[in-house]
Amino acid sequence: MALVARVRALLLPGSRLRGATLGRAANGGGAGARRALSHRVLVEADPAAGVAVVKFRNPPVNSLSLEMLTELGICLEKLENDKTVRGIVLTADRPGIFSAGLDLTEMCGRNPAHYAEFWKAVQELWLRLYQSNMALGAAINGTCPAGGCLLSLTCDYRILADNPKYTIGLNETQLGIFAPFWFKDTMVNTIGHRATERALQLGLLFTPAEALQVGLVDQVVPEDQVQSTALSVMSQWLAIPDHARQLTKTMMRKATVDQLLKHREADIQNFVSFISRDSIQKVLQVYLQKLRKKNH
Ligand SMILES: CC/C=C\C/C=C\C/C=C\CCC/C=C/C(=O)SCCNC(=O)CCNC(=O)[C@H](O)C(C)(C)COP(=O)(O)OP(=O)(O)OC[C@H]1O[C@@H](n2cnc3c(N)ncnc32)[C@H](O)[C@@H]1OP(=O)(O)O
Repeated sequence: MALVARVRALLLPGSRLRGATLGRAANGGGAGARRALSHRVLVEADPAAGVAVVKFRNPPVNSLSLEMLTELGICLEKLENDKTVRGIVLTADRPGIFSAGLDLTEMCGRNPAHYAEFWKAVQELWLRLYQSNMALGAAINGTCPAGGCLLSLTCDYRILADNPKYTIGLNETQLGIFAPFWFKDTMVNTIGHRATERALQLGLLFTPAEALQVGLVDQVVPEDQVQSTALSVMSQWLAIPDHARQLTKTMMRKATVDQLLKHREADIQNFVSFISRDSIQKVLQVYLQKLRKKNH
């Protein structure tokens, strides 16, 4: 059975995320707040506010492995079908690393079928997030490179913790790979063409002050206020009638979404043939070894 089907089977039938029946929160949250978790994602829903906080918990670095992409996608699908939820805030369960981006071990030493399955899952999560009818906010409470940055860029707004260690950006070129067109388009839609061209060619990771200046994030706040600020900004977005906000969001994002929908299969084939090249496998392996060496 393909991994997506296996995780689905694991999560759906007896899952604590089943249906709209999330459990009541043991602590925290407003009256009636509910809490549910899958292995890698914790959901804290506050039906009174119409908001769910989705927390990544995929140690050690919240990398976007195939399992993580799949579980996150299923959680989002459930929340989208839950009539009590109108807005979602994405954050890391533990501060320090929002997400280290795509899981490099999924792109190294595997076979073409695996690369294709992985890339399809990356596309699916992006499509789900970028087209979401929900208001989406990112409470970025940790470092946020590459795929982690992409996740935050799919949101309607971004709040970043004021910690110089928490850099954010699409740093792919520093690894010897590059951001595909729809990563690029998502950034262009946020900070414009020239700033994106510079950021992507140089693989820039911006400090909070730089990210604010270039418009990559909307607010930089003290570390202990990231989630509360994201929730308070969410109430502004939810003050707008849903249908008006959703139609506007669709209008703004449709052309970008359509580009990927139109070239989806070719994009998978391009990814598979690019990532399978010996030279690319070599640079990724060297990068991974460097990361691992630090700890051994
Ligand atoms: C013509 C062709 C046409 C089209 C082509 C189509 C597509 C283009 C091709 C490819 C596109 C790919 C797009 C890629 C997107 C990505 O997201 S790539 C991932 C980029 N991420 C990074 O660069 C971050 C790397 N990690 C770090 O910098 C640090 O780990 C950290 C700052 C996030 C955290 O630092 P520390 O707290 O010090 O933790 P460690 O560094 O010690 O890490 C702990 C542990 O985790 C492993 N790890 C870290 N990051 C990843 C990761 N992304 N994936 C997998 N594993 C990761 C690290 O190796 C350590 O492992 P151990 O030592 O414990 O074994």
